[in-house]
Amino acid sequence: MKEYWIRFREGVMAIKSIRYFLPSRKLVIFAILAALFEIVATVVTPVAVMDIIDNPLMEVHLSIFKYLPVLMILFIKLLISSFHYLMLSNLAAGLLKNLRLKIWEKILRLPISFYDSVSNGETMSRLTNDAIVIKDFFTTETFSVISGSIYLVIIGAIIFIIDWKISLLIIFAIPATLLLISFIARREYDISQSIQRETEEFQNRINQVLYEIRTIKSSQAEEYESIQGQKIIRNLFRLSSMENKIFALIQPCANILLMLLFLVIFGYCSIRVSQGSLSAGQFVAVIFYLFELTGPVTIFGSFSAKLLKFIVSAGRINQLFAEEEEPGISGKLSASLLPPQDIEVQGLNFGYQNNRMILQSVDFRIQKGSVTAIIGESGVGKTTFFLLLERFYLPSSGNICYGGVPIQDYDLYEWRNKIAYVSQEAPLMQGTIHDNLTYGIEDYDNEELTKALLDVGLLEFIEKLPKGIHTKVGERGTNLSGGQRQRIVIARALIRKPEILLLDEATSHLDSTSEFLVQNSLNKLMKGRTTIIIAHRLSTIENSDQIIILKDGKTAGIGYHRELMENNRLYRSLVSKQQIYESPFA
Ligand SMILES: Nc1ncnc2c1ncn2[C@@H]1O[C@H](COP(=O)(O)OP(=O)(O)OP(=O)(O)O)[C@@H](O)[C@H]1O
Repeated sequence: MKEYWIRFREGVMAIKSIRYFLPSRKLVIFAILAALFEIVATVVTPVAVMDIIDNPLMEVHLSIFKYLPVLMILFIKLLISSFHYLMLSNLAAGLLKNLRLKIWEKILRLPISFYDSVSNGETMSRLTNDAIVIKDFFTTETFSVISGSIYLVIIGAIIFIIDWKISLLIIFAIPATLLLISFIARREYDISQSIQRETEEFQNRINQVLYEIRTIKSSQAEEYESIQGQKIIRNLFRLSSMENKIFALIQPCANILLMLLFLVIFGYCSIRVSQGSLSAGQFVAVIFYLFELTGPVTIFGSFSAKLLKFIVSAGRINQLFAEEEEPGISGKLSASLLPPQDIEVQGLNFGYQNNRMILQSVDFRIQKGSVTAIIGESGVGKTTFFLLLERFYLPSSGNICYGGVPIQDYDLYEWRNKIAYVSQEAPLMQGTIHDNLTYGIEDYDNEELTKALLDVGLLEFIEKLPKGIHTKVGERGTNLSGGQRQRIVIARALIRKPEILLLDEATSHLDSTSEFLVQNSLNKLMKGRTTIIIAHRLSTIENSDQIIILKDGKTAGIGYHRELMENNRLYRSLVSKQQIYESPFA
């Protein structure tokens, strides 16, 4: 009982929150009016037919006029039905659009930590499956159930007036039919939930395979991925076959039950007709009405399962909407007007999970306009520090300060606008070179683009391309070489003019010519900016104003190259272990 109460409350909450997504009140009112008119037209038709049968045409001089009202009603019903369909479809499409717009906005504003715990497939499913379930429930299901209830009451009343004993028969037969259908529909609900879970899993797999297709091929993992995919596809097939069987069962079951009911009622009606207590017209009208009742009865039967499905989907979407957005944890201080400041890390502690600290009591200062190299063994937390600086995560305790103020006190977007992150992967977005150069940048002119491309040594190459700067880069930049991709990312950073540069130094995947070109571009980008580098090249480290060594999440040395070579054993060992390597262009 308690579970039903919780479900009921969840349902009410879901319905309340979904009303904000209705496209327009006018559309809702039109759809309701159209549904009401359709009900009236449907209810009136058998009465008109009854009149024709009970008053045969031969008694009327102008027989065609006898048919006119029925023809008119049928015609009007046709018009109203198509108007109702149009209104309902527009309502559904508008609701789906509004829901998806809101979910889309939310997805873009959620913090990175959300994506650490929720799979892409699940998030995609909110936009696709859940949004559709809600749209269907609010339009098709709700409208059908409401109009079905009105049909039941009116038709029940009319049959009662025609012959109350027949209406008694119907009152007993309908609940039995409903019970059977709702039992089958509940089973269908369980299966559809499993299908949704499997589909999410499948979407995750597809995402991963498409994203990592090169890794899959170079690891010769096609066979493995093929088997994994086959398992999910077969399971989906098994579940949808079960679902199809149930769907195939619901309709005939309902029909058989209704036919049995009809047979009983027909039999009873024919006795009443032969006794003369029911006219032929009334008999036909009862049959018409009974047929009209089949639709609502089937819908009522499956309604509880559809309601449950809706509550689950709406609950999931509500949960997504309740997630805290990034600006929600943002301060209000303006960072954009501040001149360059020092960055100070004070007693910084951070762990992705509370029970496992990655950075512990880290302290150091980075002077504005200087170059700082961060070094340390793999997994020590170098990239994590960058992520904290970008405010993708908040420190567990301690602070990163800028101009003496914790960075989280600044407006998030203004803060991020100060930073450019150039990583090893150099991710490009789908679109043209131009799209990538100006991605997220509103304020630029063509001269700046040309200058940036010249600075990174790509201008000549791009000008020779048939479509020039409007050449498509392919998905994730696959039409370009690794070095070219990196230089496009550097050119973008040049156009953005960030104050703080975060560089994750390329290690191995570039040939020496590309490495030279990338290094040259980086040198131009670094000029006059506060630069923090996760460094691997000895030349970078030697030329840095400061080197910070991380070990076991703590600072294990700060100083210049020569200084550290003389008095820091860990630094010497890092250099000798070739985790730091000599660049051919040092
Ligand atoms: N999103 C995450 N959730 C949980 N743990 C994470 C997450 N990202 C990184 N880690 C863990 O945090 C630790 C530090 O990772 P980080 O990427 O900062 O190391 P790194 O020093 O940059 O390593 P590398 O030089 O190999 O890139 C690692 O043990 C890693 O497993």
